[in-house]
Amino acid sequence: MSPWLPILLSIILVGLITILLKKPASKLPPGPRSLPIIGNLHMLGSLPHRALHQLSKLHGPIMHLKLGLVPTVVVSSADAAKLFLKTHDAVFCSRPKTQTSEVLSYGGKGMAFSEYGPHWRSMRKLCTLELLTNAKVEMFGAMRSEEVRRAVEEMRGGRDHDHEEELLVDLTCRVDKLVEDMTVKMIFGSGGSVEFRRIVDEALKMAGAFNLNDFVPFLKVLDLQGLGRRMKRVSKELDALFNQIIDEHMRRAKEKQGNHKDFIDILISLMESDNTNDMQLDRDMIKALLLDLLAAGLDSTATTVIWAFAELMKRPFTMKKAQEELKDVIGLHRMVEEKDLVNLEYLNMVIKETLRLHPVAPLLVPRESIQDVIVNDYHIPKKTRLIINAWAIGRDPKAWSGDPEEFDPGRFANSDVDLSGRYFELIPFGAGRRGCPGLLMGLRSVQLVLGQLLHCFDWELPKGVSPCDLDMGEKFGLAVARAKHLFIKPTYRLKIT
Ligand code: HEM
Repeated sequence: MSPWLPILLSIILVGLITILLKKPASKLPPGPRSLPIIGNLHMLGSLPHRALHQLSKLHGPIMHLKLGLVPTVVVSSADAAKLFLKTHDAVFCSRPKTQTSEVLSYGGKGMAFSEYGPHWRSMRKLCTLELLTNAKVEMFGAMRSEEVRRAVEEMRGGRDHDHEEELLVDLTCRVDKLVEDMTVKMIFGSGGSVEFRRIVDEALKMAGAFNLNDFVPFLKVLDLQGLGRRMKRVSKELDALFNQIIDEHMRRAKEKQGNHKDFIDILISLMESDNTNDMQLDRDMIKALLLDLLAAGLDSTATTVIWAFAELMKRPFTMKKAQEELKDVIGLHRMVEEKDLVNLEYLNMVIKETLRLHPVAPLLVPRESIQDVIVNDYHIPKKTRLIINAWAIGRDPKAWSGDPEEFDPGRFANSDVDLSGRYFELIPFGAGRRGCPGLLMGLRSVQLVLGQLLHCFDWELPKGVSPCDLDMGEKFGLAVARAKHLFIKPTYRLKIT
């Protein structure tokens, strides 16, 4: 090894630490009125939505931070979110180029991580017109119901943990597995193998990790966290896996086997028919889109169900109210069917309240401005990153009456506020051009899984654990989930065998 290497590395490291810990610069960028920089990367901590919420209490709803070398605006109120996601949505509609989009997403060939432009527009159109439509949500209804029915049966029989002779289930694991089965069947037509799950899990973990290379690009060559190398390895494994699955689908289509169409069948027929709006869909685009759909659909749905359960376990009275509604609307002689879901008003309020306090993507997905713009008299240059703190907005006392920290589904009674992205005080699915195109699909799964589990079982905490002891700690990732698994005791309550 050259004797200069350690010296060179030390110089680079010292430089990096100086950049990251440097007091925020007081010099302002040019413009009519520039936003002063009030923070930098090291202020984010392990739960950035909480740290940024605290900062916004000191510095207001529109803040300017320098994250590594990236100028970033952080928005923490409903009114400010409306300015950025509605008034100036056309400017803040791109995504920053990251190592995830380059390596895992085939150089930005997918949708969720790709920059704004004709490619993203065509992919988005394809998704909303061919895959995530109302008709497709209905089409997969029977499969979803079957999967949930199977999970209920398994929970009646099996137990995951003996706690002082009580038989508890690990609800976090069970719901993760159920949602994974539902999502994977919708996209790939059949359940994934253990190997499939391992590779996809690792890819999603990396997509959700904090990656220094994205904030201090000149450090990419050193890859101090090793994420770049791991990403390249996983992307190879993922690519081989997706190729194998696509080949299998093409072979079956040629032999005209199977009449059930999953997302891959639909995408392959679009690729072969040469009839995909204004672009030619190719194999890499399909593979990148598959990863987008897995990344966006898997953890978000399961995590929302588990947060709802945890809140209900903390509030037995609210849990009872939700179960009473299920009993009144459906009765105890049958399971929940998808057609019941519109009639379950209180259940839907529980879901809104869960997503208000626990938006699974608390900072949404980062955006980037495509040109200079003036917002609220502030000059915001092109390529500024935009973070919307939906978590902070959901607990803003100016937007929510009573105690905004309190879980109270009743606050939505007689209220028009919905999850569509039109009401900026409640934006867990984002809003505007980049708002979530899977809202209907995601919401339908959350309603069905949560409704069915509440309907089929009574639930108790382990002996000796009182509702107020329940740990609500979070862990940061692609979706912000409960840090600890939820172990609870189910007792079947339906009067059918
Ligand atoms: C409870 C469930 C879900 C939640 C809370 C959720 C939330 C979100 C959020 C916050 C964004 C970013 C929005 C923005 O930048 O304004 C997003 C984007 C996206 N979501 Fe979802 N999502 C859910 C389920 C799904 C499902 C089931 C799918 C598809 C299978 C999906 C597909 C997508 C895609 C493709 C994007 C990227 C859109 C783009 O960049 O143009 N989501 N989602």
